[in-house]
Amino acid sequence: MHLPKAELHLHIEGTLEPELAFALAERNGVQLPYANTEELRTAYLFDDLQTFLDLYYALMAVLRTEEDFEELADAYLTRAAAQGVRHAEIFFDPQAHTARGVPIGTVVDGLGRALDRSEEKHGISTQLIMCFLRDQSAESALETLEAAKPYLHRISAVGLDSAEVGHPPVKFREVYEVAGALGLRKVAHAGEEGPPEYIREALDVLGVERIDHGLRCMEDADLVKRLVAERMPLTLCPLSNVRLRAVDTLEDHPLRAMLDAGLLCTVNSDDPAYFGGYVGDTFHAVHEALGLEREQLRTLARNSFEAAFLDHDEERRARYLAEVEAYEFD
Ligand SMILES: Nc1ncnc2[nH]cnc12
Ligand SMILES: [Zn+2]
Repeated sequence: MHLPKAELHLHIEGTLEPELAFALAERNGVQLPYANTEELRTAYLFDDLQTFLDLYYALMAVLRTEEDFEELADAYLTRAAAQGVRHAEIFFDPQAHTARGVPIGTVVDGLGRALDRSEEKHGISTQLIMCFLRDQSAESALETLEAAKPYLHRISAVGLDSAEVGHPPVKFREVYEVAGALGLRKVAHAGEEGPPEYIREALDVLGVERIDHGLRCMEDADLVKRLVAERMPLTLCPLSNVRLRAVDTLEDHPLRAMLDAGLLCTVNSDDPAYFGGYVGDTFHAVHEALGLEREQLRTLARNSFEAAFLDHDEERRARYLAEVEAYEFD
């Protein structure tokens, strides 16, 4: 669906399509434990977040050079442009690469090469969000932030991802304080598999400005009231929620109820190479499965630009919002 939109919840490593994974494996002399792309695709049946993460981290072995990261990001931007994305705030997981001996500079400079050309080549403005892996220690997150200091001109925000349950936001209080003092904005995954309490903690302890997922807020009426009152954006990922079994089917997804409750919902793709669709496909899927009206889709698109970190460029935000209003559904 070509409705103009911002994508605010997208892990660049989760855009690694099987074809590119095999091409990079060959180029870098990395042996993958699958015979071909079809065999790899059969592994894309997940029981939960952890079974997905195991494959997601394993496949990253093929990403080694700046060129690899550049190609990965350029392939995503090409697909995103074809689906109406006008602005993308892109997550990356530095610790998943430094742990394999790939320096953070290789990752950021490689992604940066594609991002620098994005506006001209794809018509998409971009930002980078550096995520800490919450199943690693707080010390490791602090070391990562320290290692990122030479690259902060390319990074707008910090995020928190990976295995959620058992790793509450409070574990990262200090690193978020330091990140804030460095002028970085703050988001965190919360309430994907973890309880509503993690959403409160992300707000109250980490001081985040958006909640990534936030799905489980619906179990806590007081929390919903607060999120509505604060106009706190939620970056929902409905196809991801189905594939990782947070909901049984897309028809069961609470997106419609969340919109009806007045929550500032956005719709995003999370890890599109693994979950069956990019963000335009996701808009189309929720339209079909939940019967969302066109005006509700327009609200989702409007919300995405409202929730984007475009405060330094309100003129651009206004331009994108005007494109949303002018869009004619076919
Ligand atoms: N959906 C997700 N939740 C947590 N961490 C992730 N890393 C990549 N995708 C993720
Ligand atoms: Zn995510």
